[in-house]
Amino acid sequence: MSAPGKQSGREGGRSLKTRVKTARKRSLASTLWLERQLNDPYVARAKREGYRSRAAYKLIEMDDRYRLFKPGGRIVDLGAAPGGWSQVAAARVKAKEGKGRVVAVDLLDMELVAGVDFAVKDFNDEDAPEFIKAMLGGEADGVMSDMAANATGHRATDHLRIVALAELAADFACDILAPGGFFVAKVLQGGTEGQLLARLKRDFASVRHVKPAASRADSAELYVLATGFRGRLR
Ligand SMILES: C[S@@+](CC[C@H](N)C(=O)[O-])C[C@H]1O[C@@H](n2cnc3c(N)ncnc32)[C@H](O)[C@@H]1O
Repeated sequence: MSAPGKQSGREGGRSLKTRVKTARKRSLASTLWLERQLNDPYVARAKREGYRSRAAYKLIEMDDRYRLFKPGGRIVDLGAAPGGWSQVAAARVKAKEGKGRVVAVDLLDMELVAGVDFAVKDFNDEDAPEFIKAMLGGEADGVMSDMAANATGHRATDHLRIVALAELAADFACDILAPGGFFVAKVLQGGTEGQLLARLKRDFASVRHVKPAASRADSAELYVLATGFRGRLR
């Protein structure tokens, strides 16, 4: 036991040396993150063009290539904060007559995006699918999931968590999409998506993986894009 007033050097079972090492690692990680943000052309472009996130350019690229959004379309955005994808979807479905609809949910609150109905909701909640269905009030033409749980740094765990969210989103998509609709979800490179892919191949006419230019080359992130939903009654 240490003398009164003197630091024991141990807290929560970790030595002072370990704590200092962890704090240094964290501070280095945040310095590197900041440096990367400052040097990132997509961050600068998002700021210039009024997008909430650099992620907006991933969706813009996918839509420019695969024509996902139709004027008047009804879109669900899962894991929407801070709102870049919602901005893109709203602008594109409402482009002609202003008739489209975008509903968005996230664990975190976000500033409202013009033309988007947003609610704070954990998609893992049992009532989330019914809650979102009630928000939209009918079938959707597209379900997008950019959901990502906070990274643990443990590759296998992060992978399982992200695929679990994508699987949940795919179940929801197959329940709410109108025939011909699309589904896009973030996944990570490196396996264990087998079941998800098999399921999507059964329910959609076309399934592909997409790595948009705005998705960082050193990140394992990529998107699974399924188009041409075959419908529920088969
Ligand atoms: C990469 S960000 C999305 C960025 C967004 N697409 C954009 O363009 O601004 C991932 C989001 O997923 C959300 N998320 C993670 N797990 C979730 C869950 N279970 N339910 C709802 N949102 C979730 C996080 O809170 C986070 O805001």
